[in-house]
This record gives sequence, structure tokens and C-alpha cells, in this order.
Amino acid sequence: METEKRRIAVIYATAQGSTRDIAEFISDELIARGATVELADIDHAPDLSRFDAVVLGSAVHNMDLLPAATQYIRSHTDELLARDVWLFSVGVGPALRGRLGRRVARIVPKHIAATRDSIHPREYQAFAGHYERVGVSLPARILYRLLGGGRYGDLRDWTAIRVWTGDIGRGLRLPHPKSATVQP
Ligand SMILES: Cc1cc2nc3c(=O)[nH]c(=O)nc-3n(C[C@H](O)[C@H](O)[C@H](O)COP(=O)(O)O)c2cc1C
Repeated sequence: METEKRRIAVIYATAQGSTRDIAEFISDELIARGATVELADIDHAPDLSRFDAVVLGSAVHNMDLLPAATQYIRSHTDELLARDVWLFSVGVGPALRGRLGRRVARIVPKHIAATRDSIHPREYQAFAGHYERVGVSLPARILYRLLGGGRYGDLRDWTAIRVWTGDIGRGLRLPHPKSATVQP
């Protein structure tokens, strides 16, 4: 039986590009599952009335989503509440290791939690992003190491992102992909 094509908006807020790469990957995976996907930077987000579902991602700065993402969610709360939404954030938390690091990684910063709860997403997931040592202050580097960090550079876990996208596909009853998406 032919299932109706699902229309999904994949919208991202990025400062340095790693969230965009993740959004592109998710978008390609959903297209491979037969969905009609529109990928857009949050400043050029499409009219949501054309979509059944929204995947929304933002980089994390100062323990919050980027201001553009928070503002977008505030000004589109009703439209987002009326749709299936999957929310993700991109920061360093998921890259923390050790007992303390894993505990800290499970904590959702309170501003992110409040924004997340305002739109009742089907799922919220934090992913590790790209963290360059250059430009990070010495106190921030020490704190990062104490919390179980220490690795710098591209910390993204494409397997975790693929698994989460699979959850979206199952949630929307999309068929299995015909081909595997190549990670960036
Ligand atoms: C100014 C600044 C503040 C940051 N603050 C946080 C933070 O509070 N928590 C966190 O987990 N990551 C933080 N990060 C790390 C970024 O979230 C990470 O580098 C992410 O990959 C950025 O995504 P983007 O490349 O899409 O901008 C910060 C990075 C910068 C540059």
C-alpha cells in the first residue's frame, strides 16, 4: 500500500556550522526514507503550515539554545505544538566521559529544558558538536577537563545521530532507507 509522503521541515540554528552539518545529515536520512524534506537555516525557516513534522536543532552557547532558536520557538509555539516536533541541541555535554562527566551530560540546562517543555517535542536529544581548543579560556578548559572533557575538535557521533534519525523515521512511520547516507 502506498503511504502518503510525509513533509518535514528540518530547521537549524548554528554559529560555526556543526549543527548545520547534523541537520543536513538528518535531512538526507529522512529523504532516503521517502519523506519530502525542506532544510533551512532558522532565519529562513519556511511556513510551517506546509509541514506535518519539524526537526529543530540549535547549537548550545552559555547553557542555552542560540537566541535565534529560542526566539523562533517563542514566536511559533502554537504551530510547533500542533505538529510532531523533534528537538536537538549541539554542545559539548555528550562528549564528557567518566562517572562525573556522564552525570553532567544527563543534565539538561534549565533554559533549554524550559524551551523544550514549551513545545512538547516527541523527543529531545543532545549531540556532541565541534569544540576547538583555540579561543577557550584557561578556566573553561580546566572546568571542561575536570568534568571529564579533554577531547577537542570534531566530537560528533554520527552513529548516535543516525540512530536518533531512525527514531524519527519510525515515529513518522517512514519506510526503511533504500541507501545509507554518507556522513560529512
Ligand atoms: C561562545 C561559546 C559558548 C559555548 N557554550 C557552550 C555551553 O554552554 N554548553 C555546551 O555544551 N557547549 C557550549 N559551546 C560549544 C558549542 O556548543 C559547540 O562548539 C557546538 O558544536 C557549536 O555548534 P555550531 O558549530 O553549530 O555553532 C560553546 C561554544 C562557544 C563558541
